[in-house]
Amino acid sequence: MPNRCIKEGDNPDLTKERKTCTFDTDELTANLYGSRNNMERRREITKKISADPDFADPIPHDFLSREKCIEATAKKTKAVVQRGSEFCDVTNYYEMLHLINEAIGIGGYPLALHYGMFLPALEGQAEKELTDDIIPRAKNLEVIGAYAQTEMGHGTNLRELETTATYDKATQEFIINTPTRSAMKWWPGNLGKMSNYAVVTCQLFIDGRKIGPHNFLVQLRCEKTHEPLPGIIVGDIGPKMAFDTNDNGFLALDNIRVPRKNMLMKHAKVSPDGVYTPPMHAKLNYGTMVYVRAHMLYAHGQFLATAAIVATRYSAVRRQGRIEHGVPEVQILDYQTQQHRIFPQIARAYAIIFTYMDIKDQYDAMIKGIAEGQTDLLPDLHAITSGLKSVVTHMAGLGIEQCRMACGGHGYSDASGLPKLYGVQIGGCTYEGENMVMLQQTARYLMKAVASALQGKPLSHSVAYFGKKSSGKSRIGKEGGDIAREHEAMLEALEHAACRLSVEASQMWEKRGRGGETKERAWNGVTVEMNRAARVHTRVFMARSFHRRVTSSPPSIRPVLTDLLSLYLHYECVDMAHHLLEDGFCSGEQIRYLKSRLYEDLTTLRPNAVSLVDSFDQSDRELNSVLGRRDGNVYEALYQWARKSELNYTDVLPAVQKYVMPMMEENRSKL
Ligand SMILES: CCCCCCCC/C=C\CCC/C=C/C(=O)SCCNC(=O)CCNC(=O)[C@H](O)C(C)(C)COP(=O)(O)OP(=O)(O)OC[C@H]1O[C@@H](n2cnc3c(N)ncnc32)[C@H](O)[C@@H]1OP(=O)(O)O
Ligand SMILES: Cc1cc2nc3c(=O)[nH]c(=O)nc-3n(C[C@H](O)[C@H](O)[C@H](O)COP(=O)(O)OP(=O)(O)OC[C@H]3O[C@@H](n4cnc5c(N)ncnc54)[C@H](O)[C@@H]3O)c2cc1C
Repeated sequence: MPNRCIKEGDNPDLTKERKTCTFDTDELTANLYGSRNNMERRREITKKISADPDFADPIPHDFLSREKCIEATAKKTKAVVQRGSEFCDVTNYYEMLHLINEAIGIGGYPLALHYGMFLPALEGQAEKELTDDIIPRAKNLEVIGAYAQTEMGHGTNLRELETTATYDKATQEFIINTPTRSAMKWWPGNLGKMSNYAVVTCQLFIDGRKIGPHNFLVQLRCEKTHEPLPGIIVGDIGPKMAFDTNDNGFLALDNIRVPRKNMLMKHAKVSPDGVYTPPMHAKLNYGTMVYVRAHMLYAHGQFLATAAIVATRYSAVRRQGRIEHGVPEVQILDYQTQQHRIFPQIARAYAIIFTYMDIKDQYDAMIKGIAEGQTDLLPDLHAITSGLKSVVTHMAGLGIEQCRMACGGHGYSDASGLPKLYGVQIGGCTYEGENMVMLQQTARYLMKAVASALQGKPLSHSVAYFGKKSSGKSRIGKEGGDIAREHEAMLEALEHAACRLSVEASQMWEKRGRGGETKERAWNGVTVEMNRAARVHTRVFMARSFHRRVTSSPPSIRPVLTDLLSLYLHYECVDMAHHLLEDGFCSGEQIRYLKSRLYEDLTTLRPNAVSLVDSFDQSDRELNSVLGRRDGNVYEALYQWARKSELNYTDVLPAVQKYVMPMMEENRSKL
């Protein structure tokens, strides 16, 4: 079967792997990106960008200072903006995303938050009077914006943000102010140096009454000189774990006046005479966060895919040690531990991307509903995107780190691309709502679902399975080798565990309440259990999404996807075995059965491993990894990469000349 990656001159071990492929890699790629046309369009973009001198990096960013990296990124950003339509349909979200990944990379760029949050916030939350003015200019990139919500003292607990917006009826303006040091906006991407506007989240005050957090458009810098406007202090927060090319910023506002229309008033409103009208749903103002959390799934699925590609290809190329005496050294991909480390990451990357597709459909349906005045889909989507954002970012982070370690010493080098990838990706556990906190949002929803299920009330989409009657004992290992029924038995077992954990957490919560604790204090006493239930529920949702996509996939790729799904489900069940065992739903024997099936899956997938990662269709530019390159010619490339280190510009470094040589000389003369 064809793997389209085979080319002359490639590493022979990689070619050998590609020849054992049992499916058409292009079919799988097309399925992953929605259609053959989408796949071809991605490849055209890659080809054009790779050949374009505006996007060439004579010196890899690994060897540049942060300032130089930002300069190089800004230059490429300008080229993307001015010449974007030469490469793709600039109105197509996925084509633009791919263009940016190819042309600029993942470490941040001057317009990341402009497109990622500033524009979505204005489009989703601002009223026509404001959007008519600012959106055309923002889309035309006459202005650049950031989303400034988090403060030095508060990020999670939005209710206690300190920045104030006080309505002045006399002038029909809001006065925006940073009252304390901890009220400074701190962290917002692109706020420090690039943006001249921001959507700023402030506590709204009318007639001395605190109404709560609302968003306001504020101009930060002069449109001509880009200097901060009077009363505005703005800058970069300094180096951080990754996102080197993003100017995450700080901001202090000294009683800045903005017109009334600058409040984002699509949902909540303040009339000219200062009358406040709340939104039709209390949390519609938080809509931008739901949007980003939903879309983060795609980015994080792709991040994990990158790591899986690097680790799998490198493990096919790397030979080290022997499994049996008297035979040549083996490809490290033949070690069972290596497969057990890497293959679940491949499966999880597919599962995350497929889950994203489901969520995207639900998000679009919700937006359509809101436009027609219905908010009934919001609570379910908020609850499941909160859980998914937490589970996926954590899962991807652990997976990337596994892949990095699976590459041995070279995985620790920036040449592998994996340390930087991890740095960028792991930020997702924190931004857009810290994971422990977001899981609690899911858990709150589960508690309501438990109550509804007990009362026989209708259950919404993500928790519908709470209404199923459990069979009491798992069918795992008792389906006579019927794969479809085995998959269903595993899904049923996971659903049983999620439901049980939710019910038990609810009982623990209630018990503490009966013991005299307030609801809130009692909640804090059971949050570990609450978050556990939320995690398992979310993993059930992912498993169901993956299962749905696989069972409805074209017949040509269904067998390999079914193998991958088997691995995914076996791995998930073994990983969560304690939950399945705890109430006796599964027996120890059933868990042993799951483990043995998992080891069989590793062997089954082995011949298709390289082809499965090839099907993610990430180019060498996107991978940005010497170890993961498509042609597998790793060792020569590793040497050429190291030669570019600035430490190698001279044979004797000034630091050596100045300190180390005299020290050695002194020591010698002491003898
Ligand atoms: C375009 C795609 C981009 C892809 C990205 C890829 C990579 C890009 C790289 C980098 C970009 C980084 C960008 C980062 C940006 C940011 O980080 S912006 C700042 C984000 N900040 C947060 O997320 C803050 C987290 N805090 C909160 O969300 C809230 O404070 C809270 C924790 C939810 C608590 O809020 P609150 O106290 O007000 O509410 P509760 O009492 O807990 O709940 C009341 C009810 O409201 C419901 N609720 C809460 N939030 C929402 C929501 N967003 N939507 C709908 N409903 C919501 C909650 O469930 C309660 O419901 P109930 O009363 O029925 O139980
Ligand atoms: C790379 C990056 C980019 C960012 N970009 C932006 C941006 O563009 N715009 C923006 O406005 N912000 C941005 N942020 C900020 C980000 O949204 C916040 O850092 C995040 O929401 C977490 O809030 P915090 O920092 O206040 O953490 P804290 O809430 O202080 O969390 C610290 C610890 O306390 C725990 N904790 C807090 N509350 C609870 C609770 N209720 N229950 C249990 N545990 C709790 C947390 O779980 C965590 O372990 C960015 C952050 C990063 C890292």
